[in-house]
Amino acid sequence: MQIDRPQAIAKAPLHEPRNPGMPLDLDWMRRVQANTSAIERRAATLPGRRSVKKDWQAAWLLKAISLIDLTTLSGDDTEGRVRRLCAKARQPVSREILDKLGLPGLTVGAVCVYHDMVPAAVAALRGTDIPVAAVSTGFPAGLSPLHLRIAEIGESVAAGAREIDIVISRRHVLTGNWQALYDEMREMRAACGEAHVKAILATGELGTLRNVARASLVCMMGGADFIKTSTGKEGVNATLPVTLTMLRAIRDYNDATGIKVGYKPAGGISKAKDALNYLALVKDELGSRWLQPDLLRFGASSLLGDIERQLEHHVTGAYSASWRHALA
Ligand SMILES: O=C[C@H](O)COP(=O)(O)O
Repeated sequence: MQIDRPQAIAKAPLHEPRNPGMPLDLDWMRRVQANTSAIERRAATLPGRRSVKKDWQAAWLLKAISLIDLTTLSGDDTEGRVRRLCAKARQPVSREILDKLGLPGLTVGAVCVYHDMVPAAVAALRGTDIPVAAVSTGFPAGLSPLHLRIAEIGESVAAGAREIDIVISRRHVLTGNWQALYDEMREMRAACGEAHVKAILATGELGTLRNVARASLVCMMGGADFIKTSTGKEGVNATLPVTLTMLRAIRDYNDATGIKVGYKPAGGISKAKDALNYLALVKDELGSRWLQPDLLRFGASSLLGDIERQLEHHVTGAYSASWRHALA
């Protein structure tokens, strides 16, 4: 699988209808299986291949930047750190590199922070169209009382978050309580109002790929605008087998309902090469339409730094030290 020239990097926002959700269809959910060995075999073939033609590599890396939810989710986050991150989000690569690559401007997909940091991020991004995404439901474990998680969503939206990354209750999946998972998803979606909701499955804690596929489907039935792999805090975060499983769930949902749900791999994606593998897989499984920021994001705190290094190498022929890109 090889992908050549990417579509335009910066495009006018696309307007797919949001996923309204649908009644919980337990028969459909129970029919969902995942052939783990076939999925793992297919995923294992990806990293060895050159997924992008060399001539187009820089263009694909710029495309990847436009899809990053530039993230800081640390206990020691400060408003100063968030302001620096937002400055990076406004100008993720140097003017010099953009000029050499002939690109007028480029921003990331969103800035993703804890609820407390939403006002600082909103203020720092004023005048841009970069949305602030908040992780708002007792992130990362999601084990605070449901009414508090719902209230947290409301407060994040009121503070200016245009996207809300919720965490699902893993125990509902592990105990097969699909109705509870669906009800929770619907309630969170309603609390988001106009803000788009990304459902974090925490796939590394769901036990099996079949659970991942079923949880993906139930969250989409519950109205998730995006399904997202991980918080970045689980022992195992985004992987290619999990990605294949979730992309196929998105495809099945689209085939059955006509609705396009977005995908966000997150956690541990820190190398440019990884991003290219994910882009190739998404294009292969879902097609080019899913390579736009309204349907694909990378949740990442350190990916941008490596992409910058690769781009610098592309235009100067030399690698800079990684500390030069420490923030991203
Ligand atoms: O949602 C985003 C993740 O928390 C980022 O994880 P990372 O720090 O491993 O890139």
